Amino acid sequence: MESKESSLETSTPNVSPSAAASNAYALGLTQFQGFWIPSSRVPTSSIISFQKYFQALDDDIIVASKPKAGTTWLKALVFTIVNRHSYTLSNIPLNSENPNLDLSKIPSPRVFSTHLPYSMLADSIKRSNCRIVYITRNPFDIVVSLWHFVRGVHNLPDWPLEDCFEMFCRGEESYGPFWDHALGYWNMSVEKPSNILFMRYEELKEDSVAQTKRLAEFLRFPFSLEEEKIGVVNQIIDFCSFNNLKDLEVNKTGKMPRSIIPSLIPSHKLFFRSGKVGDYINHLSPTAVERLSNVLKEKLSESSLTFN
Ligand SMILES: Nc1ncnc2c1ncn2[C@@H]1O[C@H](COP(=O)(O)OS(=O)(=O)O)[C@@H](OP(=O)(O)O)[C@H]1O
Repeated sequence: MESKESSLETSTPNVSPSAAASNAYALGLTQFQGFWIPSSRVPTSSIISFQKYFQALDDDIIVASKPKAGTTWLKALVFTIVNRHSYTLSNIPLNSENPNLDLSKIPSPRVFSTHLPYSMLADSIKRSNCRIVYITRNPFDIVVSLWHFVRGVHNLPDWPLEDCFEMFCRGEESYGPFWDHALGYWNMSVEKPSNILFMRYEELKEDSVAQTKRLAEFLRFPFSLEEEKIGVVNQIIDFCSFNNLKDLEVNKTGKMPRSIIPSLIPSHKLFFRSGKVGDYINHLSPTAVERLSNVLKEKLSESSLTFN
């Protein structure tokens, strides 16, 4: 499990644009258990330890996602919904710091976040009654968001979008392939709907109220009629909105608490770019869109999961 950290850091600080362009290894990704994992951020040994030793509790909550699918947004919503009786929106820790992730100090229910695919989660999570919320997003916006992020984190202003796009289509991207990541959680959400909620960035944008209420109910923290009447749902939505989070002082000036590559400590700013649905239209050609659509059609052909 990882906290709100960059998952795209490389173990080669001076990676050149051409090297980054050529393959996933140049971006510090390692193929492990069928996925491309950022080995510098999440060494495979720590994944094995997590799989073996992590003890899930029945009331644990796990926010799961592929990078750039809406992790920051969903984490803020889940934390705020679950802790709304402990804090007010003016003193909630999200205003100033990352929540304390020391396992022994996290109050119940513990809220974790991970980019790991379902197949890599600890067995204790799969056996427990804990809740997993997965968020996904249309892959066209994900690839554009990812490209901006990698360029920012690695200081690669000239890295061509085409190279990032090609890697994405081959499945060679952080925690990719995208389709296998989404399918793992999708299939489990169909099999165990009371334990795994499958959410979409676009639906959360389109109908924030209905989706936030759905999320709160799933987490077993439903809004009371009184709360709905006095506008708590909208207050939480507004607090967690792109515009509000982006403008918090901690997100304008803050940096990740740690990085194993000191020169590449990402600032919080990088997690807030445009926050829009469909921005890919400004970056991807119709041919590229068709290409990725065809890849998805093929990879998801056996499943009921679709992306527009
Ligand atoms: N509150 C809120 N509401 C809506 N959208 C938001 C929000 N916070 C972040 N964002 C946008 O989400 C994109 C970053 O994705 P992630 O948070 O999954 O990134 S990461 O996994 O934490 O690296 C990235 O998307 P793009 O703007 O398309 O690049 C962010 O701008």
